[in-house]
Amino acid sequence: MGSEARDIVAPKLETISRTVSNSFTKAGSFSYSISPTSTFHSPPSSLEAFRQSAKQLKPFDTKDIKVLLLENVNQTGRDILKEQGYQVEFYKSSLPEDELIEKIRDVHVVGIRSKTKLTSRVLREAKNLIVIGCFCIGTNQVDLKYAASQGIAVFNSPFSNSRSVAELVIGEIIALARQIGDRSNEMHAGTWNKVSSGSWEIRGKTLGIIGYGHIGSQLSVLAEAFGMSVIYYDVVNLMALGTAKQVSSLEDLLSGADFVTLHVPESPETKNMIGAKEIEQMKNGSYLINASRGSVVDIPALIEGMRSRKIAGAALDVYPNEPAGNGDYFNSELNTWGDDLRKLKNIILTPHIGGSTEEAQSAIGVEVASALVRYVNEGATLASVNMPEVNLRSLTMDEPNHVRVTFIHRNVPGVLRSVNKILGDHNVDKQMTDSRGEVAYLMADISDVNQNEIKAIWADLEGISACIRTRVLY
Ligand SMILES: NC(=O)C1=CN([C@@H]2O[C@H](COP(=O)(O)OP(=O)(O)OC[C@H]3O[C@@H](n4cnc5c(N)ncnc54)[C@H](O)[C@@H]3O)[C@@H](O)[C@H]2O)C=CC1
Ligand SMILES: O=C(O)C(=O)COP(=O)(O)O
Repeated sequence: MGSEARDIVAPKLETISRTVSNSFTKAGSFSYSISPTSTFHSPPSSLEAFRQSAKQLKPFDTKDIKVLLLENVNQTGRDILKEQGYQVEFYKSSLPEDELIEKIRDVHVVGIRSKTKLTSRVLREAKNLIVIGCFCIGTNQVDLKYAASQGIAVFNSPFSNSRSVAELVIGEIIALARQIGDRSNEMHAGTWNKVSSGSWEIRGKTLGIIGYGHIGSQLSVLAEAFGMSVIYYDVVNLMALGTAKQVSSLEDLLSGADFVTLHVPESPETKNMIGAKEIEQMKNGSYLINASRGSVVDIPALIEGMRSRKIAGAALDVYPNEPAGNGDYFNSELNTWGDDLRKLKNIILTPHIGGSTEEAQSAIGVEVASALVRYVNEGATLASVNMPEVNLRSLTMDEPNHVRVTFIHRNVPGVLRSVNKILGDHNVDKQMTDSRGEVAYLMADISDVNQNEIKAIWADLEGISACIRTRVLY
């Protein structure tokens, strides 16, 4: 390899974990054009000039990466992103859609929690966006398929807040069984009301868990420790923890449980999963808890069930329409039943705090921000919820003369042949490719390439008709 190639990759030595920041020149494709003075955009006339410009212009500078963080993403996550040198814009609440569209147009990375809806309408405007971080478990708020079709990877935190939700539900089971909310409200209003009627121990009662995933199974263990029997219903057969038993139908669960708790994702199948019919199937005097998603319970049906005393108590942490931020009024015109709900006895209403503990938020911040950095800087899609999982080990200081090419493309025949024709003229040290549905992802580390060759590789890859997005890292 000639000295030119060595020198061209020299900035990598200092910034081995950095990436070139990029911007779109045409829909769905990437090019070296971030900074008008970028070395690759406007090559310096001599090697010495390149050395100088590389020093001054830092073509691989992560400071060009723009990040938009909404919904009060934890400090841990903010710190990790800032430490990379990224420009981080942070908001405590979510944004109205029009404002979101304005903001998202410009950024490469967006971080949200459960509230912000990243629909195809919003994402269509996000021309520079390469990755979304859901700093939570649920990803129902993002159009995952559309994002993948645009080459936008999505990451979440699959279990960092599961324990927090499970503990909240345990607390609610006891609080409902003992009517703690009502007694406390009465005391706050100055009334002493010492009663045992309608108050129960939870020992010996049956907990029915709908959705035996990370949260449901964690809850199962905690409930058994309190002396409860556990039954669960799930669409897949899952190994029971402790002495819990899986039942074969939702009706079997509803008719057999004293406490019913929901831990399913939002999906077309779970919409209004608990309505008037299901409430009718529940035991008389049983309790309902929903800390999953607001769409899962038909709230007017629940109100009716509680008024008729069929349901002795309920706890809701999630609602069909949740306010954008703290201090906002809960009863919007969309939640027309809000007043009726608040007037009921023995109902605990919490503002979507299931995952809101110091431990969970801190862990989620680290987990998701790290995944974002790995993707932006190294192209790794491990644990992405919408892209094929592709990962090559990080380049080391022993491999300074490499460039990493990432190529997201439509999963159609013949693409690999075209890619390898382009890369085949070079020394491909490592390569990995995988597909997921209609989208495929290829990553390759190439050694001993000079600046002009990199530009040519990039242009040729973009010329492949199935190309969704190409990036060149390091
Ligand atoms: N209130 C809060 O702050 C939080 C709420 N959540 C919500 O809880 C949900 C569950 O979380 P995890 O347990 O981590 O998810 P998970 O994916 O580990 O488990 C979900 C389980 O539900 C099952 N399931 C899916 N559709 C079903 C259906 N139609 N009927 C029965 N079972 C079905 C799945 O097979 C799976 O076992 C999340 O999707 C999220 O919406 C999660 C964290 C915090
Ligand atoms: O993790 C989830 O899916 C949650 O529902 C928690 O959402 P949040 O981060 O509190 O907006």
